[in-house]
Amino acid sequence: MERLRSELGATDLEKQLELLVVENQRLKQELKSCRSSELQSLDAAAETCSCSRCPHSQDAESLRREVSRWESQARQRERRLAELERELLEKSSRAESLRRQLDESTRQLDDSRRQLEEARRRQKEAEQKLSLRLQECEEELARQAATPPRVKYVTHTVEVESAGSQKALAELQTKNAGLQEQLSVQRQLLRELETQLHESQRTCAQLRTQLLTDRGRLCGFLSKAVGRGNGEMVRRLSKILVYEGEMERAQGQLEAEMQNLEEEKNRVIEEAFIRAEREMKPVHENLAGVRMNLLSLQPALTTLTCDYNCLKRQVQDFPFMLDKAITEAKQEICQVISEVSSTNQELLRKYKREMNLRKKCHNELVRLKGNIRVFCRVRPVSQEEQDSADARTMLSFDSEDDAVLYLSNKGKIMTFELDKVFAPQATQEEVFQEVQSLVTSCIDGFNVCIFAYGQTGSGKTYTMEGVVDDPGINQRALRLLFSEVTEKAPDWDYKITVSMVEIYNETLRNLLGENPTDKLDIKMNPDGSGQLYVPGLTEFTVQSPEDINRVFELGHMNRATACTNLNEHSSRSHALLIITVSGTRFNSATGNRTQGKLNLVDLAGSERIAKSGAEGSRLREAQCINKSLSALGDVINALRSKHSHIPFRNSRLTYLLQDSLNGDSKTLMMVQVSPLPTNMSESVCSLKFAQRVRSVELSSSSSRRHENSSTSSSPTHDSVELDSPPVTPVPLPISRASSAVLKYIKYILEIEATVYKTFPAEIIDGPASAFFL
Ligand SMILES: Nc1ncnc2c1ncn2[C@@H]1O[C@H](COP(=O)(O)OP(=O)(O)OP(=O)(O)O)[C@@H](O)[C@H]1O
Repeated sequence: MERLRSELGATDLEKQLELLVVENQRLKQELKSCRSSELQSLDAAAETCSCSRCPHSQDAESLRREVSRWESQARQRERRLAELERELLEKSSRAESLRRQLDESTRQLDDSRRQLEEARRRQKEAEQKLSLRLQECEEELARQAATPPRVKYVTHTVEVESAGSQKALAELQTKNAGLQEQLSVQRQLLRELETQLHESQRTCAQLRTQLLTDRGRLCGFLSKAVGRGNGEMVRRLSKILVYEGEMERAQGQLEAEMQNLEEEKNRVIEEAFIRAEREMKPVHENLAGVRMNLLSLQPALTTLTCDYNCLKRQVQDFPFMLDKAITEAKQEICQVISEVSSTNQELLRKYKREMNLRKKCHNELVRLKGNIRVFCRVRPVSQEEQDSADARTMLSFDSEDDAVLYLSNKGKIMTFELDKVFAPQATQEEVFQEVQSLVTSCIDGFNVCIFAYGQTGSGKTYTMEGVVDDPGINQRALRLLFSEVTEKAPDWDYKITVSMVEIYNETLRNLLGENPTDKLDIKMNPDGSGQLYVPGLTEFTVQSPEDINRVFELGHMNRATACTNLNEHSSRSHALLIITVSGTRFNSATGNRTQGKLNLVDLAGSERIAKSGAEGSRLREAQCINKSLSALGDVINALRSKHSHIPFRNSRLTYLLQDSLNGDSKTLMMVQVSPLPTNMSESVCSLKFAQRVRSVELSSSSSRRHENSSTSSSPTHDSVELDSPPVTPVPLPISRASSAVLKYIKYILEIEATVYKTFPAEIIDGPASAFFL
């Protein structure tokens, strides 16, 4: 096309034609002037030659006619030439328009090629998408069985995408049809132009023939003019002939050029057609492929549509099914909830009954074990004591029975049997584990006393108060009470109050009061309840472990300010921590209330007066201590022996603790023992005291007393200030382990018998049986 355009742009012929036209104009002018001068000369000759028979006049006449004919012919030719020029212009403009059309067609062809490429690309993409989609659909179909609801979306996607490709295909087909139509219009136009060209060529040939004829004639005239010696005429005629020849040649060249252009145009169009057809072929093939794909997708689409419809129906039905299922489930849940709730109610009722039963059993167990229990704790040998020569320990333990302690004294092995013996390595936690059931029973409304008894330096304060890093029973008990009442908080409102008192030389001091040196008195409560109370005794309500620490700090500070040497003072006075736990049950129609008291007592050192050799104030101190410890022993003895009169009033200590020692109160005596040989006689005294306290109970409990009497030998009584003789421990026989086992079995059977006697069989065989087991 570029080449054609450049060739068409080469307008040499047109330029030549223009030159010829100008030359022609000039010649015409010349001819005109020549003719007028010729005619004038002829006219003049005619005028000069008056003879009518003059041959010249005839010649002139014929020549004139000839000239006029020639003139008319020249005019005709001029017209013809003008026509030819017009035709030429028309044809060139047609050629121009053809060229434009050709350009337009080429552009359209390019456009259509681009569109075809675009369509092919889109087709390819659509194909890829469709093949991917198909693959996905197949995978989805495979998964469909497991997850049927998803097919809906796959089907939907396939439907949407195939509709899109079909739409694109239809659009392309429409465009293609438009292009085909344009092509056929172009072809029609081309055919018309060809017809016109043929027509022009035919006219040209006719004109050429006529021109040849005219030329022949002109040649005749020329020869005649030559013959007549009309040189000017000859010159002019021959010029005309030359011009005509040139015009003819130019015409021929123009025609040849046009022929070439025509051929070139045909060739280009042909090529464009061939190219378009070649390019259209793969498009058609692609289209066919897409159609095939679409056709192959059709069954899958049908299946998917079918599945989709099926799923759609299921989805439509699903809300109703769901509603129905939810309603049914709700009904079932309501039913189950009501069943569970009634079961819960029943369980709660049973639980409460079991709890009461447990409480009763626990109390019974404690009662059977004895409301007064005696433990022994042997303190370890300190670092300084280890370095001294007297570091031998005279105490030994039974690895199979933790209730027995052996003491080697003056070559004799003494055996002491208590409720529990803690070896020196026993930790504060282990000790507390054994006493915590007593502590918690005060939440249930029981009064509890825990005494630390023993000579000075045997570890009483360590057991009761402990050290900062390893607290003793006092702090652990309060922490346990906090955690227990917190657990019961949803049902119970508990209040824990704390008082600290000291009994020194039978004088009661308020350790939490503003003035700790003030003496307190113990009085009968004026409300007529028969309860004792201490007017002016400070009670702190504690709500957290931090409160406990503050109370202890205040107590220690007040105790320290009231004496010159705290260590000495503390070993010669009794320190009492009195914890009261009052509880009220929420929403209780019966208005359940409990009040329990936990008395934690660090007793004064139990050294004998004779040994300490005290005099003056020390003697008085020792006497007071002995008096109160004796009174305590007496009270315990009277309680265990179930005497009608209990001598509480014999000391401030027993009088103050009257409520907590009486009735179904629980008492624990922690007898502290030093392991050193130098302290051995005091240790023996303390252990004898412990043994005697325990033996009092045994004397009231047939089984224990019986067993002990069978295993004990005759005692050598030492100075224990109790009103009944202490039982001296004796070495046990060799079969001690089996005896202990037998004793234990007997003990269990005894408990069992009591439980069966106390409670109906259905309770014991029911859920509570696990507890008994
Ligand atoms: N189980 C033990 N473990 C470690 N050290 C102990 C133990 N028992 C007592 N001690 C130590 O022995 C020493 C004397 O103990 P503690 O002061 O408790 O005796 P005490 O019987 O209270 O004397 P006092 O009658 O003079 O108050 C203390 O240093 C104490 O830390």
